[in-house]
Amino acid sequence: MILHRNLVFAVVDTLHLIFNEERYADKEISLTLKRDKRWGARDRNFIAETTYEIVRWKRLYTSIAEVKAPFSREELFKVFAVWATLKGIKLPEWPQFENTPTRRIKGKFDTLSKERVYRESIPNWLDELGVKELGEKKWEKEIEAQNQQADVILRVNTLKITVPQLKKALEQEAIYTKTSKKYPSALILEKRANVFQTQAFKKGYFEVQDASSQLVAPFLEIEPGMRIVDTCAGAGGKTLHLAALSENKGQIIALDIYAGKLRELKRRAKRAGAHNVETRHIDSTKVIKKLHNSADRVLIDAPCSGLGVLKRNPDSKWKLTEEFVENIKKTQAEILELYSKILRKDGLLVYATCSVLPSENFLQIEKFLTTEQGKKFKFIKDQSILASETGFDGFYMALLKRVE
Ligand SMILES: C[S@@+](CC[C@H](N)C(=O)[O-])C[C@H]1O[C@@H](n2cnc3c(N)ncnc32)[C@H](O)[C@@H]1O
Repeated sequence: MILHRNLVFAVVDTLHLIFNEERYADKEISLTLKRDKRWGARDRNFIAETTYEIVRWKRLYTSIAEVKAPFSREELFKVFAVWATLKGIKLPEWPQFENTPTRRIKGKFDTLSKERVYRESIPNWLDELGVKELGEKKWEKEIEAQNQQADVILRVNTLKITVPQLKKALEQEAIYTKTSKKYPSALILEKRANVFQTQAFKKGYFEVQDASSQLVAPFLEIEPGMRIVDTCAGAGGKTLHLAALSENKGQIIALDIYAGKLRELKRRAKRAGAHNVETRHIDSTKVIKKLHNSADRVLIDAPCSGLGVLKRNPDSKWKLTEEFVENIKKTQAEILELYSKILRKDGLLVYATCSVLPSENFLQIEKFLTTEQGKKFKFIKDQSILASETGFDGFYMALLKRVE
């Protein structure tokens, strides 16, 4: 592989913003990619993948490079040199890479890799939390799996097209996918590609959605004609799936505390041809009260630590804090208490997170079931998904029935 100057500089500039200015990796990478129209697919791929990899292995690489935050550009070039050396990529003869200690890099890699916090490149507090929650053996496997690059997975929008039809349509755009029996609406890309540029995407034939996440909406046992409330809808990944399962019949009310996310949801629903979706911004408690005892199905896709989706968001290893995890658990308990009131008697509720921590998942449900409100519910079943067992995101979902 030959390293091109403008691409390497683009990576270093992007890392500078992510590491020093606390910017989000996905947003910064997509801004960088807009910088130069002459970059082709390979160039864009190099910038995106390399930046993500260096973010993912930040602790390991910066320790090998012996640099500390805030990082100067010179230091970020050293970190880049570590990445290239460990990948076996020849460094060009630029002043930035002069005196790169190749042997020392390899030696330090071998030594540091003996310790999990370096090998898996995670903060100490996160490692301690993972061990406490999952036990050492499970956590070790899980964090290793979550450090692998995520597959690109599509959810076929069955309101507009069937799985075999989309597979064929994508082949005509040189995108090759495989199906999976366990995930009936999914197409898994054989090779990464920018699917958002395809005609199929513009026509609303699919959404990008991880395979584990695709299991959540079907867990609600949707039938066409139902009244469904998606209480933490965000930009609507699961709302759109609910719309497809309801075959556009009945009503889906999508709620969130952020109006901007709901605006994006509306745009996506239009593209997907999901006509039965209505958004409501939670700007006061009245919005929830109005819906009490009214829904056949309620989805609580709760805000969480995101400790199931590190594959997709490697920078959250560095942004997440212990305090955030503690606080979000309180929010989850409050949300369960308040939003479960939206369900009518005999209706079904799903509580889901993209976390692998039992304290956000089953233990949260167990606690809820002992509260005054929770006593009106019966636990039906749950599913804990680990990235180490499936290769996809870590997720949790619990199905409850309102019996009183
Ligand atoms: C896991 S994300 C939802 C993802 C979304 N359901 C999807 O499939 O794309 C959690 C969402 O909960 C929202 N949220 C946070 N606190 C909330 C609250 N108190 N009430 C409702 N939504 C909340 C966040 O804005 C975020 O969009």
